Amino acid sequence: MQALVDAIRQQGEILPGGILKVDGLVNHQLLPHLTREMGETFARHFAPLNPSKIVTIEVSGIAPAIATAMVLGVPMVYARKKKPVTMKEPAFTAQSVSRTKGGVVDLYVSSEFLGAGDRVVVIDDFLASGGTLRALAGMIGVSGAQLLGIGCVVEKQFESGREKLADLNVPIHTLANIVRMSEAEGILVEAGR
Ligand SMILES: O=P(O)(O)OC[C@H]1O[C@H](OP(=O)(O)OP(=O)(O)O)[C@H](O)[C@@H]1O
Ligand SMILES: O=c1[nH]c(=O)c2nc[nH]c2[nH]1
Repeated sequence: MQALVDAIRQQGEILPGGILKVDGLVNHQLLPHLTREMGETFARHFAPLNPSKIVTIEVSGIAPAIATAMVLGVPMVYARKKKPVTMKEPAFTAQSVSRTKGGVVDLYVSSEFLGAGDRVVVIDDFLASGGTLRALAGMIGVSGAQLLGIGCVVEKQFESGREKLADLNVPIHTLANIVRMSEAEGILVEAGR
């Protein structure tokens, strides 16, 4: 997605620990035209799989996920990181590591909104180590839903998440790919894959 690649080139910043800051377009401020195009692009890519539901993780996955769900006309469910009193049991749960806040986070999705018969495409903001998507894929598997594919706005190729998720045997589509980044070289970003 060329507009996203251009925006990352303009606004992306390298932070310690291999973190790419794109708060101006993905993780804090959202740009409606860019978010809409993300949704349209994911929807075009995954529509042939005929998903019945989009699943993501709060908080930064929500915007691209709802943009995709709106084009496809299907519900969007987001895993919560703290279980609210409103959540109906049983809930599926797993743990992942937050890359931007540190520490282990719990993920919860109620069986009220995910289960056998659901055909799921997962949309998230970042594919880095793949740990978070692995945790979510595990919950989807336990629920009895079928995972059809994974879409991420930004892939950090140098963290090899795509390879680590290969055993899930689902297509992974990303919109921008950070091949590598360093203070010396800057951010080498190309179209997603
Ligand atoms: O592939 P991984 O190494 O697991 O990294 C990707 C995950 O890291 C971020 O979550 P984080 O908890 O940092 O942030 P958020 O609250 O902005 O969604 C991001 O939203 C992905 O879910
Ligand atoms: O804002 C972010 N920048 C990153 O580099 C990253 N990696 C995983 N999750 C991330 N979130």
